[in-house]
Amino acid sequence: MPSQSVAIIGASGYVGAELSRLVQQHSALSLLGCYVSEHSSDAGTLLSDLYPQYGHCLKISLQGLSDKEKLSIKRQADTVFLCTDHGVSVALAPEFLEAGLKVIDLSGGFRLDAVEDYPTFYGFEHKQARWLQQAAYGLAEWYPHEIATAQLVAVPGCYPTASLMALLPLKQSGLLNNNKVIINAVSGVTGAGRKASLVTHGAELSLQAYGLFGHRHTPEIAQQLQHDVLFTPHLAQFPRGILATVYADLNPGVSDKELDNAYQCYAEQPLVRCDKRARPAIKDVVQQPFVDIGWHRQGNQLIVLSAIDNLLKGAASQAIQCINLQLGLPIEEGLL
Ligand SMILES: NC(=O)C1=CN([C@@H]2O[C@H](COP(=O)(O)OP(=O)(O)OC[C@H]3O[C@@H](n4cnc5c(N)ncnc54)[C@H](OP(=O)(O)O)[C@@H]3O)[C@@H](O)[C@H]2O)C=CC1
Ligand SMILES: CC(=O)N[C@@H](CCC(=O)OP(=O)(O)O)C(=O)O
Repeated sequence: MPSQSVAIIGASGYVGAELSRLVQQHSALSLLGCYVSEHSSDAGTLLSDLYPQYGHCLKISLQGLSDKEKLSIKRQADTVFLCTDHGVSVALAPEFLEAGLKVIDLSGGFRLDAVEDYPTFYGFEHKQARWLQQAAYGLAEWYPHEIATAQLVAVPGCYPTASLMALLPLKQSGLLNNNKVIINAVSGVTGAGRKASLVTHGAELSLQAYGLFGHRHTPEIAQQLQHDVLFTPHLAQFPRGILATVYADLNPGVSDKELDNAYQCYAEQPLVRCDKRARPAIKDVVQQPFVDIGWHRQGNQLIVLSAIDNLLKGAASQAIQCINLQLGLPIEEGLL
C-alpha cells in the first residue's frame, strides 16, 4: 500500500480533530504533525486533552505553525490538510503548493470559480486566481478523476455536500425542470466551529434560520448544479449532523422508473445509502461517513431528503475520500 506523510493545520478545531483521528487509523497515511496558529493558546497541548473521547489515538502535541514548522512540513510532508478558516487557507495554501506539496483544503477558500464572488460571499478579495482555477472540487463520488490528479483539492462545504448529493443525480439525468430548486437545511452547532460565540451559546440556541438569500453556500451549490437554487440554512440545538430537505420540480412526463434510475448512479458507491421511501435521520449518520438519501414524489413535485454528519461526509471523511482517490485506493479506505 502507498504511504503518504501528511500534516494537519487547524487540528484543534472540530474538523481538524476528526481528520486527525481518521488519519491516525488509516494504514496508508502517517501523521507528520498537528498544527495550530503560531501563538495559539493550545500550542503544546495534547490533542487528546481537548478531545478526551479520542484519548486512545490522539496523544499528539499540537504545534504552533512557525516558519520553522512550515519549513519542516515542506521538507517532510506529501500532503497538507488545511482545516482553517477560509482566509487563513487562502494565505497558507500557495506556500505549500509552490513547494510542490499537495493541499487538501477543507475551507471555502478555493471552492468558487469566480474570484469576483469572494468579496460578496466571503468578505475578502481573493488574490490567488491561478490556484482557484486549478482547484478540483472535492465532491468525491462526482469528480474522482479531477480529484485524483489535482495538486489542490477544495473539499465542499457541509451544506453543499448534502444538497448536491441529493440533486446531482436528477440534474445529470435531465429530470429537473427550469424552476428554482429550494433547499432548507438544518445543521447542528458544530457546523459553526469550536470558537465560542453568542450565536452558539447554549442558552441562545433553539431552531432558527440564518443567512437568508446570501449564504456563501448558495453560489457554491448553484455553480456545481448549474441550476438556480434558493438555499436557507438553519441552526439547531444538537451537536452534529445536517438534514437537507430539497424541493424540486420534475419535467413533465418523468416516470417513477426514470426517477429511481437516476439514483442508480450511486448503486456501487459504498458511502452512499439510497432508499426511495426513506426519511433519513441525523441520528443514523452521526459519527458515520455516509450520506443517506430518500426521495418522495407527488405528481411532478419532488422532495429529496439528505442527511450527513457535517464533520465527516461534510468535511473530514470526505477529505479522506479525496486522498484515497489520489492514492489509487478504494474510496472508503480507512472509513468503514
Ligand atoms: N464545522 C463544520 O461543520 C465544517 C467546517 N468546514 C470548514 O473547515 C474549516 C475548519 O472548521 P472548524 O473545524 O469548524 O473550525 P474551528 O474554528 O473549530 O477550528 C479552526 C482551527 O484553525 C486553527 N487556526 C486558526 N487560525 C490559524 C492560523 N493562522 N494558522 C493555523 N491554524 C489556525 C484553530 O486553532 P487556533 O485558533 O488555536 O490557532 C483551530 O485549530 C473552516 O474553513 C470551516 O468553514 C467545512 C465543512 C464543515
Ligand atoms: C451551523 C453553521 O454555522 N454552519 C456554517 C457552515 C459550516 C461549513 O461547512 O463551512 P464551510 O462549508 O463554508 O467551510 C455556516 O453556516 O457558516
